[in-house]
Amino acid sequence: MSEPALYGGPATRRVRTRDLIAAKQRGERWPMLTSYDQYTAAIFDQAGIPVLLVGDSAANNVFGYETTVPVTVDDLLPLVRAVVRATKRTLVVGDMPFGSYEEGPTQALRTAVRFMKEGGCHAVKLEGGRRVAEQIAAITGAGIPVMGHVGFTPQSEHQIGGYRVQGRGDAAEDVVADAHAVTEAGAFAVVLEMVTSEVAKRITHDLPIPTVGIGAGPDTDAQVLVWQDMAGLRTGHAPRFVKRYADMAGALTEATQKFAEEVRGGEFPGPEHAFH
Ligand SMILES: Nc1nc(=O)c2c([nH]1)NC[C@@H]1CN(c3ccc(C(=O)N[C@@H](CCC(=O)O)C(=O)O)cc3)CN21
Ligand SMILES: CC(C)C(=O)C(=O)O
Ligand SMILES: [Mg+2]
Repeated sequence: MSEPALYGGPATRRVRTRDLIAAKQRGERWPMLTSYDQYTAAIFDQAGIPVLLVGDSAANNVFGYETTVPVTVDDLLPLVRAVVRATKRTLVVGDMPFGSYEEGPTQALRTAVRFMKEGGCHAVKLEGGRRVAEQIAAITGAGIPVMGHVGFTPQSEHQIGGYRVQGRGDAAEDVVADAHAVTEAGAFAVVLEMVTSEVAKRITHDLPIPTVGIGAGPDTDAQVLVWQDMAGLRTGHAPRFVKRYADMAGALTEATQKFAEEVRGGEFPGPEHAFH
């Protein structure tokens, strides 16, 4: 039997990590989005998004923090559970937050086990390359799939000194070494965030596992965006790598103003919305 297409086909079963590796071998690209709640998760699942990430970017996009640094495992686990419950075929990745794996392999494995047991997700993600290779090896060694994340790693933005493209000039070799390190440690895929298109293309060609780009150009195996960026729910200055596919902020503002107007004018509720 041939491998089922990742999307575009009937929803038969949940996507597994081996399906993503097989997709790379076929040259099939795939989309990934973040999700933090049941309604968006169900919509993305039914729209054929094969992988959803419950990102630590919930810090910014759910909880209203400036950075991803403050968000905790206890903050994220209820969101992970909601996304898992709402989906039938999407592979759900839980994003391990800052402070939950840096101490070493023991802490990293303990956190990953919580994501699997309490969150019910199907894989975890953590940031870093060579510096977290031992953590990735410990987690994958326990039977838990890991997605790596190299290039710009938002949890270290204070050390990096802002939102900066990684891998320019001599720094290319650092990003390449990090991508190889997470692969050798057993990761099933790797996010490449804000690296030059040239470096992302080279890594994608060299690695046997899928690369998931965000601000990494057109040549990665997959692309990920934060859903509120993709759908235009977040307004204001967006990173260069964002494309807005809808104006949800505009649509919601219009609906809200109409509701408020109808309440003020006594038009809502009408007789059909009342009980007698
Ligand atoms: N809504 C949202 N979207 C994201 O992509 C995202 C989050 N939140 N939270 C966690 C991290 C933070 N990320 C970010 C945030 C901002 C830029 C940004 O402003 N980039 C500028 C570059 C500015 C510069 O060069 O100094 C850009 O224009 O791309 C990039 C990545 C990516 N992640
Ligand atoms: C943007 C993706 C890769 C992420 O890590 C997040 O949303 O937390
Ligand atoms: Mg993240």
